[in-house]
Amino acid sequence: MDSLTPMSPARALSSEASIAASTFSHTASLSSTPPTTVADESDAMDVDASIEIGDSIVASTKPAEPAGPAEPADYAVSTELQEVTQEAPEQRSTIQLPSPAPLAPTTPPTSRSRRANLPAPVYNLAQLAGTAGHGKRRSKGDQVSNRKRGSTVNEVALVANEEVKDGSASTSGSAKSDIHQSARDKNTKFPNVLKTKETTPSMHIETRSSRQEKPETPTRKLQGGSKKRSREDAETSAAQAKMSRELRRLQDTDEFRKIEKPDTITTVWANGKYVENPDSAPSRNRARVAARAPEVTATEPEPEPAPKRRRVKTWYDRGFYAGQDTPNDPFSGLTAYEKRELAKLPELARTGQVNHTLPFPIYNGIRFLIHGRDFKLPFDICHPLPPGQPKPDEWRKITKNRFVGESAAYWKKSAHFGDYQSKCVCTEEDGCGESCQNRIMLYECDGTNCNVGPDLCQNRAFAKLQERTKAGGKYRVGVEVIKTDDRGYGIRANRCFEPNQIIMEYTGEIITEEECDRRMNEKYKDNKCYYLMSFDQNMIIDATTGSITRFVNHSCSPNCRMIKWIVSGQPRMALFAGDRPIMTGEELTYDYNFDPFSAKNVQKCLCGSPNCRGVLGPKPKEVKPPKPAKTTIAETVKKGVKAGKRKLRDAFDGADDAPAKKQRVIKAAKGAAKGAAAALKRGVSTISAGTKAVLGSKSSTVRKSKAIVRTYSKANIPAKRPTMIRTSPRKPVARKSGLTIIAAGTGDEDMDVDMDEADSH
Ligand SMILES: C[S@@+](CC[C@H](N)C(=O)[O-])C[C@H]1O[C@@H](n2cnc3c(N)ncnc32)[C@H](O)[C@@H]1O
Repeated sequence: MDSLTPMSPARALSSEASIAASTFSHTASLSSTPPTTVADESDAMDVDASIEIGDSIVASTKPAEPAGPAEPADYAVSTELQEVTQEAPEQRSTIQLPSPAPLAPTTPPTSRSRRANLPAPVYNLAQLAGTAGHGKRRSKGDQVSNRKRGSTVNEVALVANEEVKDGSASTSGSAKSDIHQSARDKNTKFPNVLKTKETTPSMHIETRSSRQEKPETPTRKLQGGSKKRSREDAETSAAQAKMSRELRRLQDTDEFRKIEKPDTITTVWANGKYVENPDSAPSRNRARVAARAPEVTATEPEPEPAPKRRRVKTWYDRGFYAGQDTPNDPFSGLTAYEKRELAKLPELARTGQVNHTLPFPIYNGIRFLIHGRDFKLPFDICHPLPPGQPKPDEWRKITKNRFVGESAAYWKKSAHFGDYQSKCVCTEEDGCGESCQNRIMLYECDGTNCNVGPDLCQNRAFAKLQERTKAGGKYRVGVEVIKTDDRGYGIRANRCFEPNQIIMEYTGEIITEEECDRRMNEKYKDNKCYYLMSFDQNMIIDATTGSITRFVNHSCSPNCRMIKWIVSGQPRMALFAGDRPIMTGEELTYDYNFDPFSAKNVQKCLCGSPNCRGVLGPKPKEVKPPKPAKTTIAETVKKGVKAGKRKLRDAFDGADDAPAKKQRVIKAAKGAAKGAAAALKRGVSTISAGTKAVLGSKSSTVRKSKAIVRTYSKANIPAKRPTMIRTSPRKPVARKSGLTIIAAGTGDEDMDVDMDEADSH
């Protein structure tokens, strides 16, 4: 209590005046919501509440307030305040009033402030609710009377409330005097009530428990005691509130209180090492351990330490599900179709052997396999681009060749129409491998021309491609369009491909040369990219409307090849991987063998390969190695011709003196022989090429069955490597040039090229 400094009533009043002002203004602003302060609180609070509110009233009716008849209560209270202040001389003695004038107005004010008109903010909710007369209820519903002290206080409060609220002119001075006497008494008893009200400008009502004197703690000490409440104190309190949690935790420590203790030296340096300081008290931990440890007498024998058991590591030598019986009925719960499919699985066949391999996880694996399920292939096997890639506009896709205009009729009329026949003579062991005649001739095996059958035949690339892509999906298709930096769109692989594996078919509209010219001059005259490729029988595939393959760019070091095959008697063009595998993400390219038609159409090649030719142009003529088979046969033929000549010479030897007519015949015969030789030579050359194509350079036997020999005819050998065509729009008169482009190259060269390709398959 000594830390509490008596407060000057004037000061208290002025403080309270501000509190009351704020209270009033608050009340005014919340006029529709009566404050639930007094009657809501416990009995113990009623006393203080009444008192405080009484004080507030006092404070709010400072001498400046008018003493008009309309508000006699206010003024009366004010008068009583003077009495109160006069009746507390002991308090006044400690007060240094700078100016007592505001407390004792000499002239009543002429006008009343608006605030003064407001009723006192005191409500007894119990009274308002009409329950003030009710006693308290026990849990079982019995009414009990209020305790005496509480009821007394309530009565006082009620009287005060009623009088203040009514503002009746008949407010008896004695009643108020009682209240304030009571308040004064209370203030004397609990001087910190006023103090609290002074420094807490809010509606907070101090409870009894909070009013009790708290013990002097370092915190309170730090706060400077609750008595010295001033502006500085308030600021200090605010600072304290902001004090970090760590500091508050430390408040009870000696260090915080600045109580110094001598340092404890627990270890000392002796005999070259730190040892325990004999003078120091045992540490708290050690003391605790020592207290817990049972006293061991010297007589007791030390118990033998239990031998350490070595943990034996258990290794799994089977799968997690090893040892579990297979379900009695693996078909239970499956549909009829699933049961049928499951029954086909060899895993379920009873073998009579114990299976030591890791079993499927709880047999559901089989079901998953039957049903099929989504799964993600590893990054390097399948890696499609994320959605949202730029896509080419104006691309109409077709996946099968379509004859347009007269091309179909032209195709049927073609002399070679019935010539696409072949028959392989492979055995099951061969499986239509490298030596398959169909393969060498670039004919795909099918039910009509294969000697092996679909299960063992390996020469069915187009059929496999169709099977692969039929169900769709990014892995099966395996390619996607990309936007390159400098060459427009391109194609990349989003999976791996094996060497020589078929990747995709080049399809489009099959048009005649005339139609090609027309399109070039009219439809595509402003185009920069052309999708025209020489096809077959002087016809052209226009993939402007075509398959995705049309986006494959050119490279001078390509990783793919475009090859024409005969499939079921029809030529078809497809992109195949080159001699090395293609990895996921690689851009697919092939050598266009591009014919720009005129110098002004030459395009710069941007393939970036080290051996780039610099322009999109035709392949440079390859230096052909000598052809041993051809030479040998030619020599044979030459020998034959020489022998023929010799025979002729022999025949004519005896006729040196023959007439000139005969000599002319001989000369003619010589010329005929030469022509025949040339014809034979050509024939041999063709045969040799055909032979090589069919049997390869290793083979020396030529089967001369009728069908095969027919196949060997020049017409049946795939004529040319496909060539990308780029022609500038030109007048129809120049149409023949187009033909030149498509038919460019000699037959020999073409055959060599095809044979190269045949070698790679
Ligand atoms: C059949 S298209 C290929 C797809 C084309 N990039 C597109 O965006 O539609 C052929 C055209 O592609 C371009 N092109 C292809 N390969 C190229 C290369 N290596 N360098 C420059 N341009 C190339 C040329 O403009 C050529 O006329």
